Amino acid sequence: MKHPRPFLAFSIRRYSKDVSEKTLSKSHQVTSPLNFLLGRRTEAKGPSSFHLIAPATGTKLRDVVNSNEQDVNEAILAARNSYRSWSKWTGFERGKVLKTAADIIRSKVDDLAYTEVLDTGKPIWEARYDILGCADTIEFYGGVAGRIKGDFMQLSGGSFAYTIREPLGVVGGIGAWNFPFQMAAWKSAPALACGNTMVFKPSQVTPLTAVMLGEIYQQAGLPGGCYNVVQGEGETGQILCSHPDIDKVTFTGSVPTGSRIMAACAKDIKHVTLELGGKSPLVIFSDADLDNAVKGAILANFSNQGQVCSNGTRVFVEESVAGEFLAKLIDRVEKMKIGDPYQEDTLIGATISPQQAAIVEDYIGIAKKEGATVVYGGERVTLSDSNCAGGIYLRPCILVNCTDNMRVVKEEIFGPVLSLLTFKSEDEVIARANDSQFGLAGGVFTRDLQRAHRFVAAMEVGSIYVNNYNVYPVGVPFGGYKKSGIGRENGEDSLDYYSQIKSVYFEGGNVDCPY
Ligand SMILES: NC(=O)C1=CN([C@@H]2O[C@H](COP(=O)(O)OP(=O)(O)OC[C@H]3O[C@@H](n4cnc5c(N)ncnc54)[C@H](O)[C@@H]3O)[C@@H](O)[C@H]2O)C=CC1
Repeated sequence: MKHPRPFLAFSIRRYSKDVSEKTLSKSHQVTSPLNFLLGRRTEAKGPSSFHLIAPATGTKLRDVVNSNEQDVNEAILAARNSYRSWSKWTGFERGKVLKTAADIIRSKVDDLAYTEVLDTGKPIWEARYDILGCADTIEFYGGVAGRIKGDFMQLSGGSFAYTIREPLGVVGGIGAWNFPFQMAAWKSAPALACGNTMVFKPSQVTPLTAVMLGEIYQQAGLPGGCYNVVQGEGETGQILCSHPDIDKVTFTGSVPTGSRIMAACAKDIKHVTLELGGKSPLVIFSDADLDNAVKGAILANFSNQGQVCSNGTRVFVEESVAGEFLAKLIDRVEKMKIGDPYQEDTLIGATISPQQAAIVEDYIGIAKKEGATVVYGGERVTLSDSNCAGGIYLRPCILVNCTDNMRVVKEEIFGPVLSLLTFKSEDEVIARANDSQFGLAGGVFTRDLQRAHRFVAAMEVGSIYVNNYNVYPVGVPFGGYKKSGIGRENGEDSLDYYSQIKSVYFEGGNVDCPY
């Protein structure tokens, strides 16, 4: 992950005190209505609401109203009505809207990244990196839209068949809190490219940027009603995916919620894409470039405060180099600045919520009870900036003396906790790496080409990184094996999950009928 060029850094303190035009536009992102219906912001009817907290400071930003059944119905109706015309646009025309939206995102990267940090507490450069990646994704699907096509088959006797790739209808999207803008973009761009319309529900923890995406689409020429946002907690999500007029649900989040969503979709035989959790292995052989392997292990564990579904949190290191690897790892992690996420040199920002921090700390406690040793970090850090006093800042944690049956090694933690395990042979480590209910990602560091290929073939996962980790270039499909999910995002393959094939048979002669 490269640092993009430096931008103007904003501080949270400035957010509350500065009265510049730029800051006023940012306060608008928080105070304005957060649902998006028929191309404009609207307030949900509620009546219930929840607090929106800025993770960096622990301060309350506002109350957010839960969308009720009527709010969801209105959004789905708007999407259904818009679907009739949007699905008739040519792919090329739809693509032009998406490409324009990508350009607008780039022109607003500062505003979007600032708001994303407010919602998530992630470092500003990382938020900017995410947002620019989303511009690329939307542009990519803008290009793909014009190339969506069917197939042609010549049959005997002058008969022929062809296929038409058609949209599914109205898609319900439900997102998690770790990459809020990315979830809205990764789900809406292929859906819209195929001619579907969408109702998107962001995580209640991070509601701000999905609605900004709605405004950007609107500015880019997307007809009102094609992309709508309903805010709310799990119940709003449940209403959305149980609605009979939703044709497909695309979800990112935890396995238990994914399972509930799949059950809700089963009733009406809805299409479903699930991007769920993981407990991915990263394997480092003794012939690897250890400096690169250390960088890979950090990318695999500590970016976004460790809150990444594809993280390679089971780090298997060949026994003969484990000591050297660990020393290099600690040396590098020690230098990572934990701090105010609005400062450009901060590498570790705030944990998303006290609840998530408690989960992480509980797991560290369980690991110790089960015999693991904390060799580095794991504790809360008090920042010198009193403005961030209400946020929770966790020092990345490195555990050694881990064994495969420990809970910390088997279960997804979703925080900055790296478990170091050692191994002696290739066969042994492949079996252990695959011994998981999850199959989202995996990584290997080795200079041996043949071994790398053997490893790729043997791993039961959706994405494998060879000599790198957690890179998501636009166009490369992403999704899980096993309990990590169903379907693919971020590549051309995701079109299969947002469209359906109609087969057309044309008879070229007389009907051949034995009756
Ligand atoms: N795979 C991934 O990318 C992510 C995994 N997680 C995992 O999930 C755990 C819990 O995080 P949460 O945000 O609470 O995840 P979650 O799975 O509970 O929630 C994700 C989304 O689903 C919605 N939702 C909750 N219940 C629903 C229901 N019955 N029907 C429809 N929608 C529903 C939520 O409002 C949110 O928008 C984390 O500790 C982490 O382990 C969290 C975020 C992302």
